[in-house]
Amino acid sequence: MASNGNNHVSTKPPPEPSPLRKAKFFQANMRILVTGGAGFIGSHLVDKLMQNEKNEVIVVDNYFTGSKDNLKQWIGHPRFELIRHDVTEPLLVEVDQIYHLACPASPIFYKYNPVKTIKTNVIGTLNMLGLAKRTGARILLTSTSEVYGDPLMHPQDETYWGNVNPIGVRSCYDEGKRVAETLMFDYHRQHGIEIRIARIFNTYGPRMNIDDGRVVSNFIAQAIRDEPLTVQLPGTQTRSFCYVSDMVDGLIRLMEGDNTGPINIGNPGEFTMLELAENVKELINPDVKIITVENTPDDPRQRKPDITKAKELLGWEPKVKLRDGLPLMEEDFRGRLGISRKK
Ligand SMILES: NC(=O)c1ccc[n+]([C@@H]2O[C@H](COP(=O)([O-])OP(=O)(O)OC[C@H]3O[C@@H](n4cnc5c(N)ncnc54)[C@H](O)[C@@H]3O)[C@@H](O)[C@H]2O)c1
Ligand SMILES: O=C(O)[C@H]1O[C@H](OP(=O)(O)OP(=O)(O)OC[C@H]2O[C@@H](n3ccc(=O)[nH]c3=O)[C@H](O)[C@@H]2O)[C@H](O)[C@@H](O)[C@@H]1O
Repeated sequence: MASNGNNHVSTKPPPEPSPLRKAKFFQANMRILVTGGAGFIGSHLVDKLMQNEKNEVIVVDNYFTGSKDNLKQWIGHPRFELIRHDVTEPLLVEVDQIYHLACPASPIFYKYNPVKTIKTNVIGTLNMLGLAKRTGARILLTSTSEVYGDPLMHPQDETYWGNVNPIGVRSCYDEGKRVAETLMFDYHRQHGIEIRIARIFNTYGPRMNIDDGRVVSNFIAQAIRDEPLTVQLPGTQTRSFCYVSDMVDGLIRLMEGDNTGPINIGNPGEFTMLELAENVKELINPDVKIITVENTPDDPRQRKPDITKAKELLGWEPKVKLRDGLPLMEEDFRGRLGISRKK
């Protein structure tokens, strides 16, 4: 049984898998559900899981921020199935593992319909835990560094309980994820469900929505389009950016390992937003202007993961440096925008 310190250990054995588990549409060892698998991180995770011939992958997604385009290479593959489904509704499938990612991640999208965001986090997670309970599947939740809020501890390790505004415009997301973590541990303690919780820090890479509003996608699209890079004030706020292939590697190690988490998965390299803009300018378009614009409420001032636990328990640490990852994303954005590099 996985453990995470005495408070968290379940006293119950995990439930027995359903007999229907054996009724496979393809002779695979592992049938894996990825919720939110048409999104940015989810689709890269699917690519990696599909590389293993012993895996069948089922994606459920409502396409709010994701797209079938991200999965086009797998549609029609005998080990792959794509279902249009909203996780706030119950789902009946037979699976061995659940990677539960479904949730809008960009602040502009999660704030667009905050009630739906909190329903996705709470009802969606309850539904996936109910599925885990019925099938005996192990479930991994992609939580977030936003559970630390505007942190008073720096860098943030997993013992920190956070500094979160419960009634702010970001609360649908950060409080939603906090409740999702609570539900995961309550199902673990009460029903013996095998859980894994990843606290993901800002992740970037190819396939992010071009007009997604997150800082790396904004700056790269702006640099390619010759538009000023919009640094939100004060510009000294920090973030730590993890390349998506490192993130996927960390998520799979967490799922396959013995630890419930929560475990921070992120790149500890810390940059101010002004430094990020300067890097993008230098690497992608030296002629572009950098301007400052108003910020939004409750923007965390600093964020940097302490990844000691991921190193020790998962043998994981990120490999791709920001200056190596940005050009890979530039190439993808140029292809999708149809704008080649100036000679
Ligand atoms: N990218 C990051 O920096 C980051 C950081 C911390 C945590 N996370 C978490 O990782 C997960 C994936 O993030 P992402 O960056 O790939 O975002 P994304 O928006 O690209 O992907 C989310 C996917 O979930 C789907 N979805 C949303 N609501 C749904 C619902 N009710 N039912 C079914 N599908 C639904 C979307 O259509 C999309 O395909 C999210 O849970 C997010 O909170 C991401
Ligand atoms: O790591 C995380 O846990 C969270 O990271 C991001 O949230 P956030 O860091 O606020 O993401 P961005 O919108 O990319 O903003 C990062 C910083 O860039 C700034 N910013 C954003 C956009 C822009 O054009 N310019 C700019 O300076 C923001 O003010 C903020 O300080 C994700 O979008 C969340 O889903 C995720 O959970």
